[in-house]
Amino acid sequence: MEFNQDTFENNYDVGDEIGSGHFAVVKRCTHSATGTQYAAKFIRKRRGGGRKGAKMEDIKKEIEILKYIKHPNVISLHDVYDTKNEVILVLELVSGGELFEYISEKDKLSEEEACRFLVQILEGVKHLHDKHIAHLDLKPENIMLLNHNSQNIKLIDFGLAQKIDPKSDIRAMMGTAEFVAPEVVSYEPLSLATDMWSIGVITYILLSGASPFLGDNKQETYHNITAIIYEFDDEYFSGTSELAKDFIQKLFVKDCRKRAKVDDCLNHPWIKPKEKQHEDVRKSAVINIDN
Ligand SMILES: Cc1ccnnc1
Repeated sequence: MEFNQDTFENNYDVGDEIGSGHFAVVKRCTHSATGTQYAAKFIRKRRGGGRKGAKMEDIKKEIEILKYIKHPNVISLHDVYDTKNEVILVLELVSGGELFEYISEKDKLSEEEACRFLVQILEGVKHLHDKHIAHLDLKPENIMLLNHNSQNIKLIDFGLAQKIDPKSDIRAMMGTAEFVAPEVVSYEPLSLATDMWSIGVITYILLSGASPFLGDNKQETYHNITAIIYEFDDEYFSGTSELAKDFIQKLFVKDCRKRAKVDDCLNHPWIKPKEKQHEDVRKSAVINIDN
């Protein structure tokens, strides 16, 4: 059986760097035969017993997860090339920049605009969670705008994503300090609920531009998280609705089993459009009359 000796360079022209992830750099690239643009993620392989580079098993896990998901708010995988020192993922190109930059430029968003972004983040996360996949690194840097003027977003960087198998127990100290849930800090089992805590942090930042648990150093940040020390400072939240604060409070819950799940968030009155709530009431009313 002949192996596909086709090389990445034979099929793509490489452009400028547009991002970086775990042991990886992402560059814009153009498929020579079609002119279609993609994002090429060059992941360095770990050689020998070294620490630099990603383990092959982790690269394969990221690829398996990317192949398994297909949703308008999640990045899609187009092709994979395996070379001596690196694995190249050819990914759908999103070129509108990070949500993080968008917030920085605007300082903070209106509740309507924050909701428009959050519904898409929640729809993308629901797609993952319905397949028992946890992203485990949700933060504004890993949420990209499809293009500059659109409000469309895509979740990227599945380098830390894991299939959550109820039997197996995943514990890992990973992710970015200010976004991680208490169970990550305390090295307790991670789950889909771990993503929901991060969504709480992202929501807080979208509405205020401030980070809820960030301390002067990592230890202080970790203490704020495990002790759930945060506040809706009037400096940032004086104009914020009680519904928005209630949405966040339902996510900053230490006990994973009591923390709001993605469907709870999508049905929360702050997120679910008012007309839609009436629609659901009408539908259920019709069903009751018929039964
Ligand atoms: C950074 C990045 C990753 C995936 N697709 N487009 C851009």
